[in-house]
Amino acid sequence: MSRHWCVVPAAGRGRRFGGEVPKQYLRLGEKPLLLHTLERLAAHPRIAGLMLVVAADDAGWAQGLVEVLGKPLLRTCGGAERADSVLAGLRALPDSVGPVDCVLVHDAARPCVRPQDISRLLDLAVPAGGGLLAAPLRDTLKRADAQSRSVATEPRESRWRALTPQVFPRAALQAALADASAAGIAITDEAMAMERAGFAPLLVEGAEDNIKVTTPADLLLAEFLLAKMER
Ligand SMILES: Nc1ccn([C@@H]2O[C@H](COP(=O)(O)OP(=O)(O)OP(=O)(O)O)[C@@H](O)[C@H]2O)c(=O)n1
Ligand SMILES: C[C@](O)(CO)[C@H](O)COP(=O)(O)O
Repeated sequence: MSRHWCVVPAAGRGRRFGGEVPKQYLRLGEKPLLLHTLERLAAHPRIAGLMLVVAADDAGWAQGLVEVLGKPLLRTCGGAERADSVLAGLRALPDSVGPVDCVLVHDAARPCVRPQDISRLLDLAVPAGGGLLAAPLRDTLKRADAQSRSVATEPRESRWRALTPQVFPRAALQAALADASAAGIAITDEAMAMERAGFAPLLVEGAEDNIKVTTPADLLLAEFLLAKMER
């Protein structure tokens, strides 16, 4: 049963959330959102270690977490965009993580990820050369003009919402992200970089409650979902 390191991008500023404190440090119940995410990842038997990527000016966050998590926890500094932070995390992984070893990447802002989804992703995507958790689009999709008037309805068949974790071989993902960065391409998830590099990531359906906390409403929903899960 293969075990994998997980890069956790947590260097964002939470601009869409608003407020002074980056959302990953806001309390969700009795502990910070980020700690919920780290604990869920660390509890998974197939996660070997965590590479936490934080903003350069984070005041020593994550101190004292190692004993709490019971798994190796390394920390490095992120960059201006999420893709920069993921690339920094990949580069900072231990040398024991070889070039063809698959590495997970999971948003710190997704505290509700289900262990069974992580297991399914690893079981299905690692043998397939990499992939991602995703959820089929359930709503009608509109394309709007500059005046926010609907000009077309996009087909929703074969349209998915990308989630995380996403999992890819370390060297291939590092190269794909570095190439995209050098070309000035804005990369929003690891699969996009891999598609650009000619790969076809496997979509593995995941739970729709694996939400990304982006706005205050998401934080309330995440608190409700975690309370239900942790009962
Ligand atoms: N330069 C960045 C930007 C984002 N992230 C992380 O990537 C995840 C998903 O990003 P997002 O939800 O967009 O977080 P923010 O960038 O903080 O949000 P916003 O775009 O509203 O500022 C989060 O865990 C965030 O901390 C990161 O590590 N480095
Ligand atoms: C990686 C991701 O969570 C997949 O949906 C998403 O692309 C992150 O986007 P964000 O704007 O950085 O939150």
